[in-house]
Amino acid sequence: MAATNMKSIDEKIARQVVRPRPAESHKGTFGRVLLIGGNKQYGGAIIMAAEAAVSAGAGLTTVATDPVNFTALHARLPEAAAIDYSADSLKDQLASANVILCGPGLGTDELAWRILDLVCRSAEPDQAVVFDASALDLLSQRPDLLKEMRAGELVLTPHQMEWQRLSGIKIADQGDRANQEALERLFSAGMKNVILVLKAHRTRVYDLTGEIYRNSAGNPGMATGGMGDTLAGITAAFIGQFGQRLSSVLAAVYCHSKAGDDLYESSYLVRPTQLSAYMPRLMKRLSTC
Ligand SMILES: NC(=O)C1=CN([C@@H]2O[C@H](COP(=O)(O)OP(=O)(O)OC[C@H]3O[C@@H](n4cnc5c(N)ncnc54)[C@H](OP(=O)(O)O)[C@@H]3O)[C@@H](O)[C@H]2O)[C@@H](O)CC1
Ligand SMILES: Nc1ncnc2c1ncn2[C@@H]1O[C@H](COP(=O)(O)OP(=O)(O)O)[C@@H](O)[C@H]1O
Repeated sequence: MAATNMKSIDEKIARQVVRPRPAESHKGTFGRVLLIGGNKQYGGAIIMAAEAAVSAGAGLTTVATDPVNFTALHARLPEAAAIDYSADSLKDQLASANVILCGPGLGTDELAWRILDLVCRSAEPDQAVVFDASALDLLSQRPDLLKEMRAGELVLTPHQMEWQRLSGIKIADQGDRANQEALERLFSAGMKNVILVLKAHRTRVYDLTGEIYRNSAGNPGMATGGMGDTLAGITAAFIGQFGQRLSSVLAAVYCHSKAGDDLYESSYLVRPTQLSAYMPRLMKRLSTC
């Protein structure tokens, strides 16, 4: 195993990543993000992820979901386009996206398996893929799918139970050495652009170089269903506009928690949708001073 070195995920990293927008730009400059998920039961998960992606600056956002969610999505988020995730057109959308987020509210039925398989097989080296929630639960039954992927960057964002399912490490035993060894087992030696975001009170980020990063922000007001879907959307948006780089993921982790901390100062709890609505102001502040 590579040597480990703990670094803090803090405002300095976020400021380096969240820079003022270039004047000569257009929506295509800031990433084409495709979000896949939201079955009949969990439409809210993919809508929250999409709202976070739009609010965190994604240039173009498309949601592939169960058609039962279209009306709610359009009413809540007119900035996003919608397609049926069971339709053939998903292939075209997968081909044209820069960043693909797969999993929030996807479920684990036969259709979810088909979609996951398509995402794993079609991702290209110029694309980043973020796997969250249900996608991680499916991958815990077929981890071999990860080893075959050609995506330029792969980001996994499990909470501790999802990581237990994927890695086999019980929550109580999820120490840094065990986590890193599991990450190395899950991926081929040549796959360098793999990032594990292990969500918790103090989220930790691992990669295959052996570096470990610990978040310095976050609070219990954020312990609300949908908060992870929101982080996944912010992460996809940051990769889309700031590039396939570890620093984009670290900045997303920090900004998500920092937004939560700012809101928690005057509120007993933080709703994911409020956090998303606050993101543009936080990003403006980080980019200008
Ligand atoms: N509004 C919507 O549509 C929403 C839809 N959602 C969608 O639901 C789907 C299922 O996802 P899921 O996360 O709810 O279920 P699952 O993976 O079984 O995990 C829960 C289990 O893990 C345990 N646990 C232990 N440690 C933990 C930790 N640190 N963080 C979190 N959990 C921890 C926890 O333990 P316990 O509560 O018993 O302490 C419990 O046993 C998925 O597609 C998702 O996107 C959600 O996004 C919410 C909003
Ligand atoms: N007590 C806490 N302190 C700091 N951050 C928290 C706390 N509880 C939850 N969070 C953050 O909220 C998010 C929850 O993610 P997750 O459990 O996947 O939510 P969901 O599946 O409901 O979307 C993570 O980013 C986690 O770090």
